[in-house]
Formats: sequence, C-alpha cells, structure tokens
Amino acid sequence: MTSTEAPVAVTMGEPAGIGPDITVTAWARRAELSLPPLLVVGDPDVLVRRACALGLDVTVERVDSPMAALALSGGALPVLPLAAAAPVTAGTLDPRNAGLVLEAIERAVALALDGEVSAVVTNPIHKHVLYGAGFRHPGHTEFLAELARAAGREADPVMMLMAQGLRTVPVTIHIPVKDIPGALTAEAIVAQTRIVARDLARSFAIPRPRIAVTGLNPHAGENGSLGTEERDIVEPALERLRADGLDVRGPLPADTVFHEEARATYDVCMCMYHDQALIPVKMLGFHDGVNCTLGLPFLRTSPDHGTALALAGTGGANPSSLVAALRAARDMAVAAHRGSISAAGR
Ligand SMILES: NC(=O)C1=CN([C@@H]2O[C@H](COP(=O)(O)OP(=O)(O)OC[C@H]3O[C@@H](n4cnc5c(N)ncnc54)[C@H](O)[C@@H]3O)[C@@H](O)[C@H]2O)C=CC1
Ligand SMILES: NCC(=O)COP(=O)(O)O
Repeated sequence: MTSTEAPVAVTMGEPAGIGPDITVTAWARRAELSLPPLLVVGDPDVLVRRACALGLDVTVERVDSPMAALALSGGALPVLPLAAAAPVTAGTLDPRNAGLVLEAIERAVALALDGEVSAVVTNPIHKHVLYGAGFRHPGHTEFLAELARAAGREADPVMMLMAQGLRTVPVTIHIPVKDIPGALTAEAIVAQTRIVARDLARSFAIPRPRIAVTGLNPHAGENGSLGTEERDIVEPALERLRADGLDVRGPLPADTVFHEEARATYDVCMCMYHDQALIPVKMLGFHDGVNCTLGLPFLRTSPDHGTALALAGTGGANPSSLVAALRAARDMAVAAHRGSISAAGR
C-alpha cells in the first residue's frame, strides 16, 4: 500500500457535537462527492445512532486496521472501534467522554506515524469540556505535535487555514488578545514562515511561495505612530527571511490584504493573531474552509468549524467543510508522494 493508496483516518471528535453527523452525511454521499478511502476512529454505536437520527442509510462495519477498511471497498463505513464511557446525547456534553475524544486522536496519529494511513482528518473537539477534563493543550495543533514528539519524531506545528484559494497562518493562536504583543516575536515569525515555505513546496507543489506578512497594528503601525511592533518585530523577521531567499512582503496593513486583487498577489498570508487569519477565511468559505497543520511528520487537515452542539442530531450540519478537508488531505498526500519520488530521482 503506497502513501496515497492508504485510507485517511478520520477522528470522531466530540461525540455530542456535529462530528458524527457530518461524517455519516458525507459518507452517505461518498460516490457523488468522490471521497478518498477513509477509516473513522471512534465509537461505532454513536455513528449508527446519529445516522439513524438523520434518516441516513449508512451501514457501519468494525475493522481492526486500515487494510481491513480498504478491503470493504467503500460499502460499509469502516470504523476502528472505541467505546464512549458515558451515554452520548446529541448536543449535550459529558466530560466523561473526554477520554474517548483524546483516544481517537491518539490512535489516528499512531496509524499516521506508522504510515498505515495517508493523513489524519480531525472532527471538531469541544475545547472547554476537554480543558475541564485536564487536557493541557490549546487544541489539536499542539496536541498532535506532542504525540509526534512522544513517538520520537520532530514536530513544529503551524496552523494554516484555507478557503477559496486563500491561505492564512496565525502566528499567535489561542491566547487572549491582551497577550498578543508579548507573545509575538521575530523568532516565531521566522520559524513559522520557514516551515510554511517548506511545506507549501512539499505538500502543495508550490516550490517558491509568495508570502505576504501582515502588521499587528492598524495601518501596519503607520510608521510607528500607531504602534511599534512592525518596526521592532515584523520588519527584522522579514529581513531574516529575505536573507534566506524567501519571497516575503510586508508588514502589510491587515485591512487591505484580503480583498480579491490583493489575494491574487500571494500564496499565503502570515497573520499576527487568530482572528486576523481566521475571519477572512471563514468569510470567504465557511462551508468549504479547511484547517491544516504544517510542520508535523504526517498530514493533518480538519473542517474549519467547531462542534456546533445545537445542530447535532438535527440534520442542520453542513458536511462541506469536512468534505473539503478530506479532499485537501488526499491532494496533499498525492503532492507529497510526487515530490518524494522526484526528490529520490534527483
Ligand atoms: N478544530 C476544532 O476542533 C475546532 C473546535 N472548535 C470548538 O468548537 C466549540 C464551539 O465553537 P463555536 O465558536 O461555537 O464555533 P462553531 O463553528 O461550532 O459554531 C459557529 C456557528 O457556525 C454554525 N456551524 C458550525 N459548523 C457548521 C456546519 N457544519 N454546518 C452548519 N452550521 C455550522 C454553528 O451552528 C454556529 O452558529 C468550541 O469549544 C471551540 O473551541 C472550534 C473550531 C475548531
Ligand atoms: N480556531 C481554530 C481552531 O480552534 C482549530 O484548532 P485546532 O484544534 O485545530 O488546534
């Protein structure tokens, strides 16, 4: 089985959220959507009940390996079975199921590190309930990296969001707004931009990406009169990146970098904080946005939305962002495979 033939491992995410809904809904339409082969890691009974609640004709089959999932040839939905600790009610969180959520991620990562799956696609987790259960990471991004490091692999995770051709990277992520200026460093901008440039070449077939870099302040600081982070942090980072030979431009005012003509001038935009990066992506394509983690020793994508508890079990959850994440994972696996073949031939 080559890296592109292997199935994608899909984690079930928060069982009370819409992860099960969008998974079974996408699966029910797998032929028309031309989904890549996949394997869900989660509780099969939850998936069966959710499919039933949504009136979907989906058969679930327990499998013990990705190979066994492929052998089903797309008939039943293959599930590597885990068991919820407490009964799952759509829309109602239960911290006793935090272990299930985390175990699904751990199992999927182990399969990816062993090369048994081509990528990991994660369904949304409910961060607050996991924090309450002792989860120490801001989100998947950092947890996935810790799992890789615990297995002896290098990992420097970088979050990248994409929709409708726009790619953005928040250099600082899940921290309070008041902490952003203190957390933003030239080192972080340089390190993340290098990883972005490397992985866009490796997994997106963009050998020399054009990289836009925003400022932090209104009007990118207006020459220092509206803030000094551009002068003290962003510009020194840009100088170092130019010295590396990277095609970087900035610091650009964030309010004028996302309109259509501006977007045509770059392949990725490095942003200084979470909302600067996520708002344009979610505005452009809330239902086909994809979150992707670069800098890991395996490929990972996810829908760009959260658990949407109020929609779970109602039929109101749109599966398009999950579908886009599955397709992006397949495309990245193909690009990475081609890249490794041509590198080996050099
Ligand atoms: N990758 C992940 O695991 C992510 C997890 N989250 C978590 O999700 C939880 C809820 O976060 P919120 O900020 O409420 O964001 P959310 O994305 O769950 O919901 C925001 C709005 O979008 C709607 N929505 C979301 N997904 C939809 C879909 N597929 N179809 C139709 N409507 C949809 C919701 O009904 C709601 O009105 C939080 O705990 C958050 O941390 C949020 C983003 C990503
Ligand atoms: N706001 C994006 C988000 O929460 C995704 O985080 P992660 O769980 O993918 O790290």
